[in-house]
Amino acid sequence: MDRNVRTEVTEANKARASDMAKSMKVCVSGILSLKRVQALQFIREEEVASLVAKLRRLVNDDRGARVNLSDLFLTLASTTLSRSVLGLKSADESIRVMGQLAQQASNLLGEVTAVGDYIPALSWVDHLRGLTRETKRVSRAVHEFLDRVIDEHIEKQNDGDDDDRKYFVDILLELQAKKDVIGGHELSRKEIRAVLLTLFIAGIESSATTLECTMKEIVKNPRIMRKLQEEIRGVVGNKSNIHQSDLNQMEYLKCVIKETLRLHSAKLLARQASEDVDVGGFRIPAKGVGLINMWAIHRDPDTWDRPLEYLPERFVDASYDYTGQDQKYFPFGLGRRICPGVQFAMFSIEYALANVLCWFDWELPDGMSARDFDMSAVPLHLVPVQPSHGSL
Ligand code: HEM
Repeated sequence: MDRNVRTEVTEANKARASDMAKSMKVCVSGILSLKRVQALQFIREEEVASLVAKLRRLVNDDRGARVNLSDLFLTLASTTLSRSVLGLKSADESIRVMGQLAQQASNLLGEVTAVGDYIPALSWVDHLRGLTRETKRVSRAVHEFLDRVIDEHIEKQNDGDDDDRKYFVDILLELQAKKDVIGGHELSRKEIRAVLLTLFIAGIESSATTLECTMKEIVKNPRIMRKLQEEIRGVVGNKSNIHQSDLNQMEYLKCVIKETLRLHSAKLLARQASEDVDVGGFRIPAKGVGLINMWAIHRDPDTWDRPLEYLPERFVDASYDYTGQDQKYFPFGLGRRICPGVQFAMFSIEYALANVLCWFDWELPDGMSARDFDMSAVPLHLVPVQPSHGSL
């Protein structure tokens, strides 16, 4: 495969290995700080409200119709992130374009069979497969798109636009304008693009998958679904909206999400040794890559009772959290490379699930029983139903 082309497209990916790893800290301390994430709650509220309104229309107009929840969750995650990161407008066609580009870039980065990456002499194989052309096309489209949005934000700032809402791109541009030194150098346009693209690639699918897997697990386990809905509806009471602060009282919801992330988070984490190291008696030479098998650790029978069963109760009164301090449970990774989007992800996921489960009951289509439901079925189709207590 043409290495120059690959470099262009995998800008975000490559950046991880160099100075960008330091620049990523910007995300942690600045862009994705608790304060910033809370300030963008209005976006999560508007997007979830629009999803709930769509489902209400469907329940009223076409009772018993099923919905493709996988699609709805992907759109929710993509729209929420596009608005938070780039300040795009809800109804804007560009949200759909950015969502698609992020998906395509993500697929290409995950393309493990790019032969030329392993055996450069065989790069022609990738050409034949059309991978190079596709990579080049997506790369150009992503760059052009992000450049256009970045330029619009610079113009807005120069015009003294009175929109005091700051999106992630504005914060990066402010850092660049202040000539703040990040990771030993000033933030370049290329790095800004890379950070923005990384947020999309890292944030959309992971959040949508967590929502989808939670719904699958609880539709398969009606006892858990009932218990969860009782908790959520008990907290919300007669109110017509769920406030973010209500989530603090939804302890079982937090356990349910933790259990989903135990069973359905990334399988492997990669780490490159900066120098020769000894790990448990194995020597890893400098630049050697070690893989942490999170999948196995999260299912280790020495740690987890009935490890293959979905049992949110195991997290009640347990001290497991998302800080990566416990080597038995770390769905957001650990150490210096830990996911900087934890708070953004948790606010979004908790808020979306609380709403979807408060305002609707959920049934399997075609009278299917929970026992017959196949967890591997994609996409996830479910039927939203007006709850018997009439919350609609
Ligand atoms: C449930 C949702 C999510 C899960 C389970 C998740 C999990 C992870 C994991 C396991 C890593 C690798 C950590 C390591 O190597 O130690 C990671 C990295 C990352 N995540 Fe998340 N994440 C989620 C949502 C998000 C969101 C919403 C954002 C952005 C708003 C985000 C941004 C990032 C970034 C920027 C990185 C670093 C990428 C890199 O350095 O290569 N994540 N995430």
